[in-house]
Amino acid sequence: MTHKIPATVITGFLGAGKTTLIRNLLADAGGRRIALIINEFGDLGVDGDVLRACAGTACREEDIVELTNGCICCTVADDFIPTMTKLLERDEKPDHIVIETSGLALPQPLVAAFNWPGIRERVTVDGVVTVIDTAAVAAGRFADDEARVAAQRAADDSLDHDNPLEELFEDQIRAADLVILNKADLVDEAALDGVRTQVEREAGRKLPILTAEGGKLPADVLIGLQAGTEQLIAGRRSHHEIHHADGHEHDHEDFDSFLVELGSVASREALEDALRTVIAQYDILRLKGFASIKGKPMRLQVQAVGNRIDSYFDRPAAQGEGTRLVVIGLHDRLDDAARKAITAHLETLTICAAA
Ligand SMILES: Nc1nc2c(ncn2[C@@H]2O[C@H](COP(=O)(O)OP(=O)(O)OP(=O)(O)O)[C@@H](O)[C@H]2O)c(=O)[nH]1
Repeated sequence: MTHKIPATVITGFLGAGKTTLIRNLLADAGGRRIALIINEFGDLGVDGDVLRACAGTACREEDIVELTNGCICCTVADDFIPTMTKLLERDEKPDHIVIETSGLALPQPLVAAFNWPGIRERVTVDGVVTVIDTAAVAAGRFADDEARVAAQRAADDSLDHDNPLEELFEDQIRAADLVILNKADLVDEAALDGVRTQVEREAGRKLPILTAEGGKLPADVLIGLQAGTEQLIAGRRSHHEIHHADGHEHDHEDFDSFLVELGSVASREALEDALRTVIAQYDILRLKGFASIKGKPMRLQVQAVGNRIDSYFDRPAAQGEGTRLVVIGLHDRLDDAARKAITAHLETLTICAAA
């Protein structure tokens, strides 16, 4: 039998810590040559930028492929399969493939694609690793508001699920071979135990659940699971598969993203304050990108998950580089008026246009 290249699928909601976990994995690859396939929601390619910056012997720049034509679960045939085929046709094959799905992706269609002829003979899914933002789950961000659900069901009893965040949370856990309760530094023991119990309940089967801070786990824990998940995935169906057995296309209509482009902004503090305001006002789920700050020779990387904002200067700013931020939220909360208002609010910070 020919050797199959193992592939690890890293999934988890927006901002759970997938890219951070992969950075650590690359730093601890133990001589393996890893190819990375990255898919993200929004047009900016922040994850690719972050991961390319730490490319080294484990993963060279040419081993990082970004899939930018939408969520990987919806572009399996057009994007993922051709990318994978090209990767497998290279003379120098990787020892391991790591796939970071977008935070909004259902892992099931992606994993099922490993059964396609031409793929199944050459690659196997070593494991699906689901990264959880423990603090967000503990804060109830993925829980249905029971009163609202009851009201919606009373109005339409054919409704399957009401909260798209909760549905994705459950689907990503159902697909898992290993769950990582990340951001353990932000919660106490009791909250951690509560989230563990919630995950066990959603999984409905025994599976390993580990805790992590900053996505730090030994590479040997994350890879080498040898799960062969492509053969198991039919038994781990998503809400969508259960409720649309007719082949109805899954889409991401509950979520939206748009790009804000500005020149240099007055200060880091002013930017963070303004972001805090718009995030709260429009329930923004995720905001990330790069900012040019007046008088600073370095580029500021900005990462917001809900109302939690991290920022750090990551590399020298290039000539004329402005500020570019991708904003991701619920479709209902990001209509045209909201987009204009968010952009206008952030534009008040701009002190000079990008060259
Ligand atoms: N406090 C804390 N922050 C973390 C941890 N892991 C990641 N973060 C931060 O959370 C933010 C999002 O992390 P990412 O690794 O980009 O998350 P992601 O899942 O790749 O995000 P998307 O690709 O947008 O879905 C960044 O600011 C990270 O520094 C952790 O364990 N604790």
